[in-house]
Amino acid sequence: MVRLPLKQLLEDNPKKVLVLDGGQGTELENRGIKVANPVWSTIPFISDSFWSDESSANRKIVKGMFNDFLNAGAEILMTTTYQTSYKSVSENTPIKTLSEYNNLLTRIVDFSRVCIGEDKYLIGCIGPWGAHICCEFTGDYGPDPQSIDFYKYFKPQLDNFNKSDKLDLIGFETIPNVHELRAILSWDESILSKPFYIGLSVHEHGVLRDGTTMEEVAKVIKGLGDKINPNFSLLGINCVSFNQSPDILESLHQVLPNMALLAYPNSGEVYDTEKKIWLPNSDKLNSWDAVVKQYIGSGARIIGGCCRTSPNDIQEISTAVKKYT
Ligand SMILES: C[S+](C)CC[C@H](N)C(=O)O
Ligand SMILES: N[C@@H](CCS)C(=O)O
Ligand SMILES: [Zn+2]
Repeated sequence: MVRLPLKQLLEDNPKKVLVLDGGQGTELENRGIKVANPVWSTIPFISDSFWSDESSANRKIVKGMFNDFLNAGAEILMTTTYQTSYKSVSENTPIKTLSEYNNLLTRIVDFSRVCIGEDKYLIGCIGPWGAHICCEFTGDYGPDPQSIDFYKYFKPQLDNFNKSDKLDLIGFETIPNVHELRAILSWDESILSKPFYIGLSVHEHGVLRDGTTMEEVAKVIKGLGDKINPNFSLLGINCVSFNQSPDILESLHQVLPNMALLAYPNSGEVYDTEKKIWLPNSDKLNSWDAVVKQYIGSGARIIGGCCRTSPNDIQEISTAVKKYT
């Protein structure tokens, strides 16, 4: 193996901060792929030509995106599988059986690994349950969230990623609801056998999108005591408002001072879930330099960008990480 196991790298080098890539779905959109569809950034991988034609336009676009994030300084990158749950794929594409689904996921992971090379870290990205009904920014999981069978929803993607030796880490992203958080944290090593992280979708006022405070989030984690899955490696925030994100991360650090954290905010724009477009925000944005400095002071070990952040943002993050570590 060219890479040290990620957990070992972080533990052996307490000052090391890894630069993550940026918003993949929105970057594919910038490059001409229509991601506003029920499987979001999975869409280029659904057509047979992506796999049969080495010179397919979409193949070049996805490769180009990975290349540009790498050249900007990313050391850890994600598979474009945010909305590739079995439910989303089987209900919205010609891929119907579990075996076809596994074939799709394995091909995407293998392709992503070839794109980034052996020396970089690869995250198997898993979006929240709410992504398939687009409520990751409200956390509204309906009247009876405690009865949602989260394991049934995640199992096919999880089983595939657990088995992949191409992946270093599983990333549950944009988790907006405490019932979902509790469910993920209740799974032991037989269900989640790879190192994993959880990225919380947090409101600009500093609470989980469903209203749960960071103190309550910490209580959920502390309450598990030594029953916690040892693969739980990092907790953090993603796709949260850019300007508010340093204070939100600091509030998480205050309540969980020993937890390795990660942060990758969005550009500060706001997603219109009906029209599936990003609306500008009139706030003047802080600089990446200032934001990264604060993240590092709050215990961040992985820093990158989420929706609407581009290779230019990753370049700025990379420069700031070098400056402050
Ligand atoms: C992170 S959001 C922008 C992904 C897309 C959303 N779940 C949708 O279905 O429109
Ligand atoms: N990682 C996803 C978005 C999460 S909000 C993507 O890049 O499309
Ligand atoms: Zn995002």
